[in-house]
Amino acid sequence: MYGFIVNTTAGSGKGNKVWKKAEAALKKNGTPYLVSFTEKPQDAGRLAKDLVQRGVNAVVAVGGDGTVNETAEVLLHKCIPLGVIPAGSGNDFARSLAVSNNVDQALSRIIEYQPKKIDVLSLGDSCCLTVTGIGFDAAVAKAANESYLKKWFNAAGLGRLSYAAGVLHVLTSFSPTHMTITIDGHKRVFTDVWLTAVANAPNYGGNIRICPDAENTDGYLNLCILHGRKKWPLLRRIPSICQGKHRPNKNISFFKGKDVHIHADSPVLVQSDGEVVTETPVRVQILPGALTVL
Ligand SMILES: Nc1ncnc2c1ncn2[C@@H]1O[C@H](COP(=O)(O)OP(=O)(O)OP(=O)(O)O)[C@@H](O)[C@H]1O
Repeated sequence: MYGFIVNTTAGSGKGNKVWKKAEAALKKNGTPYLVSFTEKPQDAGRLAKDLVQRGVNAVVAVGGDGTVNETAEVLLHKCIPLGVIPAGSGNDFARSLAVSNNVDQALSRIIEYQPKKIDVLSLGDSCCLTVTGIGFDAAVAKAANESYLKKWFNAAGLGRLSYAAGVLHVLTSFSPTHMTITIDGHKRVFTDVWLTAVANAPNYGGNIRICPDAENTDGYLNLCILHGRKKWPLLRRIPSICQGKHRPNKNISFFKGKDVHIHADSPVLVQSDGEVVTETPVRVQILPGALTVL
């Protein structure tokens, strides 16, 4: 028996359309399933716990990265796998697993049932499957998620543009800060940090490949730190950063590790899987093989 958690509001209503297609396919195939619908933020975790107690073989999130994140948290260190049918605006976790955006194909992958273990980032109280971002990107996530434009972009099938609009909005007001970043006990100080990305997967924000070498099965977290007093050297690298073609230089630093502490001179927003979760100081650790996925 499969348990589905559906966020009908994901992707500004795409969740509902995607679920209708998936449900029709489940009925056609005679696949047994239970379904629960989220009604508000944080519902997915509660519903996932309930489905686990009812003995499902897998919990499938139908939604975007926020819904997937809340569902995954309940399944950490359990052998019940997480499945995903992408229905959000970014869908970066699904992309990192190469899950198809085609509902039938995504569902076939779940029914084929080939579980594998992946790493997860732990922030203590919460987890992250893709990228935890500290600084500029968290401010963008906040602006994009709060923007009335997200609804319009999603309705037009241009979900990624809500992040682009957020970038333009935040660029006018954001100030970089000094950060002390301690990776596996080695302390480094960076001045004028725009963004520190701690990644378990290469992509976020609708396929921006911030840490192109990140893998969710290697037991390591990857860092990319964008720093420098002037905006322009970083701004002109945005196209190469989006494609994951950026290389280390005086404004871009890459590291790899297992345990990172980030402290900023003044509190800086932190986002995980596209939702703002906390402020600095923050500690991020890799949990190797903590989640089973389909
Ligand atoms: N019924 C609901 N009404 C309002 N918000 C909800 C509801 N169900 C879930 N949520 C919240 O909506 C937020 C966004 O959901 P989700 O991330 O799945 O979609 P998205 O933002 O469109 O996609 P993506 O994160 O991939 O861009 C989540 O934080 C979730 O907690």
